[in-house]
Amino acid sequence: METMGNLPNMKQTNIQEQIREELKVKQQIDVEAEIRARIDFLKAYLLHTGARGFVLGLSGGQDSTLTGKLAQLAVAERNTESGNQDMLFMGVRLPYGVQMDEADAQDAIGFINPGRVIHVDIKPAVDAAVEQFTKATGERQSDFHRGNVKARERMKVQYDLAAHFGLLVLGTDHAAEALTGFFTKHGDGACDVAPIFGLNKRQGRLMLQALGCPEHLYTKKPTADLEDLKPGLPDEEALGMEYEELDDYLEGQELPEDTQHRIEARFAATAHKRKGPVTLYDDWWKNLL
Ligand SMILES: Nc1ncnc2c1ncn2[C@@H]1O[C@H](COP(=O)(O)OP(=O)(O)OC[C@H]2O[C@@H]([n+]3cccc(C(=O)O)c3)[C@H](O)[C@@H]2O)[C@@H](O)[C@H]1O
Ligand SMILES: Nc1ncnc2c1ncn2[C@@H]1O[C@H](COP(=O)(O)OP(=O)(O)OP(=O)(O)O)[C@@H](O)[C@H]1O
Ligand SMILES: [Mg+2]
Repeated sequence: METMGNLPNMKQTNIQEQIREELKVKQQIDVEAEIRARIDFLKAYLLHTGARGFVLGLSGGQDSTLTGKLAQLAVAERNTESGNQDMLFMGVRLPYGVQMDEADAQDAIGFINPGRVIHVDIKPAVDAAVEQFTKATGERQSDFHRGNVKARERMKVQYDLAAHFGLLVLGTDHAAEALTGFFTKHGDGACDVAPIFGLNKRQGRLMLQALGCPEHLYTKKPTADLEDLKPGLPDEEALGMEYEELDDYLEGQELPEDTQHRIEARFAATAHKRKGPVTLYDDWWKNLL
């Protein structure tokens, strides 16, 4: 997400409370009310814009399964209310070649039941970009950086579909990822609407459970799955942090001091990812930890 507000004078104030305020996390959620509020928001915004619906990459992971389900429910309710079928939720499969947990992605599609499913293999486009990079620079991009190429290619495909079909691009940014800046800038971080913003990981799980999602889709280990050499690398391993502790932090619980500091240092280091491009008129960067 690139639109979050500022954190002035973070050094002088309660950092955890300011972060929770910026990321809009509730200590506890009323699961049914949260589902209803987010569906209603999607319906209202759709009507406001005049767009024909939404598009989202479906990976088979927790976040896109929840976001996709909310979107499909919103669109289906709109179609029932208007009496015609002019609104669409389009789910997109975007594997890099063959995805190791393709079965989960298919289960997610079965659960969400999108109005339309498109399948685009991003491998040819990513490989072509990587090859041209080497040709131009004489250097080889790291596996880690190629991971970000994949995330940005997925963003591009979703924006192409949105433009062609008159849709809005959904994103899966939520508080636990925003807290750590654990997303690719202008990749999965780029979207038009972020329906699960403000939720932590366990709140998202509770919502999927209430929506009747197959259990294995919300109990599986979250993975960005971007690196060729480490397929399915768990986020927690890549981050060196547990979602349980990130979720606790976001709910306002006290953590061991060193954990708290590590989280806050990461939040500060990734501030640029939660904002628009820095300009002469910005000074948020001067107040960081
Ligand atoms: N201080 C600063 N002010 C303004 N801009 C700054 C900056 N520092 C770097 N930058 C810019 O930001 C770029 C680095 O950001 P970025 O390209 O995002 O790259 P980076 O943050 O290095 O990597 C993305 C991370 O997100 C993870 N990820 C990605 C996608 C999905 C998921 C998932 O959970 O599924 C996780 C991925 O595993 C990796 O750890 C730099 O190359 C530079 O252009
Ligand atoms: N293979 C893929 N196919 C389609 N979309 C993808 C794929 N990989 C990532 N995405 C998109 O990028 C987003 C970011 O990935 P991320 O891993 O954070 O979410 P997730 O896979 O839905 O859930 P989890 O964090 O639990 O793995 C996804 O929500 C999805 O929209
Ligand atoms: Mg994932």
